[in-house]
Amino acid sequence: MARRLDARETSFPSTFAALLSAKREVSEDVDQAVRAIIEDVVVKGDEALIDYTYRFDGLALQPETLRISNEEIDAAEAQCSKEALEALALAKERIEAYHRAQRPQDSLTTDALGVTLGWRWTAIESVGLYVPGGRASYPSSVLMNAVPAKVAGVPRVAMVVPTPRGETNPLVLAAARLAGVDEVFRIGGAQAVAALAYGTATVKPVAKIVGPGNAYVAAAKRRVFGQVGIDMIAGPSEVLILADSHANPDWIAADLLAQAEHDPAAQSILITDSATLADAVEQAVGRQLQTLPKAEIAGASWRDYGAIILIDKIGNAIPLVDRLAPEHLEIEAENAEELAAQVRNAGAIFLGSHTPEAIGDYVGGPNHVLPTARSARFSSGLGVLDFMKRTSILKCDPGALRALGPAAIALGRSEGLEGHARSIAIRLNL
Ligand SMILES: NC(=O)c1ccc[n+]([C@@H]2O[C@H](COP(=O)([O-])OP(=O)(O)OC[C@H]3O[C@@H](n4cnc5c(N)ncnc54)[C@H](O)[C@@H]3O)[C@@H](O)[C@H]2O)c1
Ligand SMILES: N[C@H](CO)Cc1c[nH]c[nH+]1
Ligand SMILES: [Zn+2]
Repeated sequence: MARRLDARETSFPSTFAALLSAKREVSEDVDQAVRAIIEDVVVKGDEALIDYTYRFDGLALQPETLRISNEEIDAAEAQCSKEALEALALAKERIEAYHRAQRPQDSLTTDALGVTLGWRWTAIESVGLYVPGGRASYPSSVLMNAVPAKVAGVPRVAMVVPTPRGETNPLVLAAARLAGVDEVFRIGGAQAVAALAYGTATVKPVAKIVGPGNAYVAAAKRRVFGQVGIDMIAGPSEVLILADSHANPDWIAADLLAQAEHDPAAQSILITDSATLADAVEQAVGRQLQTLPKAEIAGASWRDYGAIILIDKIGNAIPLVDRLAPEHLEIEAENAEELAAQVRNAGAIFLGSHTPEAIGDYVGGPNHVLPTARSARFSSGLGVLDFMKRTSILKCDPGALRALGPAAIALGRSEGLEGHARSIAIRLNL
């Protein structure tokens, strides 16, 4: 059973603080293990990839079989049902349309002094996509990572996906093909992240690594940052549902469990001003768990990290939402839009009772790779800009240099950088 909190009780600040700091990602041990794995991949290359893939995924590989061949992808596609391929195509079309609208504009203008200035966007030259494959396989995450990369114009997209005991969901490979992924490798965990960052004989290094994964993947991404860029540390999934007495408790329970089934460390929270709804949701979760195939995972997540918070007025929930900064925020209340407009911190917002978060996971259009663990306070979900970089442009005509030079010379000298000052002064005969 999830914990119950009541915002009207005097103990609430401390129980809420405990909820905020609930430790869902581990740990020193994981970080130490990851450090050793990365070092091994740097030193031994493909040999380390083969060893770790055998140890963690139970799969014996050779250097030639690290990469999944085009023929294997053809065969995988042929195994997929027509219905699944059509659903994938619909998802791709909608994700692509949404992300196309995010493409940024270049800018170049000349100001009154004669300074031409602006910026230019270019795609990153090569990107590695981490697609999780341990507990579940995620064809949808292939699209969510690869489509914005291709919309941005990334020329080389390499994907890694662990294939426990050699089993790959054929739809993962079909999604890679549909989204235009250029290379696919059957490796996962920290070893795959290390290979993408440092390169091996078979896996050429990339400039940036994106995509969600478990604690090993997250720790590896933290460690290789600097050698390569990373998008974010997307950890175990989260949902926060804000609901008033009009909400349907069975639907709310289903949405809480939809996130809980991702991971025992996922977090599902309901905030409501209705004690009746709170009780009904709690009972509905219990009932639905009895028939959910992933009840073991979802039940552990709900028990250890789930919560129902009772407040006096739905409008008073906003400061709590902002402090929790959830990955997903569902608002199922009469004035959903009004409440949403007041929220500062959330990775994605789902409005109204007919927008279950799972629609956004698959076919809505927005990206489902979103900031977790309260990082929505300072970051956003994956998008086209994550696959691009901005270069600034500046050009002074002689008059502009005459107008701006003396101030720059003064600032250079005030910083003790005479060389800077002279590089300007020499052009102005000063
Ligand atoms: N935020 C998002 O958008 C999003 C999307 C999909 C999935 N997810 C999250 O991604 C995570 C996926 O995790 P997963 O485990 O299913 O798949 P994964 O691919 O992230 O991890 C599997 C790999 O972990 C490594 N590993 C496992 N045990 C290890 C050990 N003891 N030592 C060293 N390495 C070890 C292995 O290399 C294995 O291949 C879940 O937490 C899920 O919630 C998030
Ligand atoms: N809800 C996950 C992000 O937290 C994404 C996902 C993929 N497949 C199903 N769900
Ligand atoms: Zn999901």
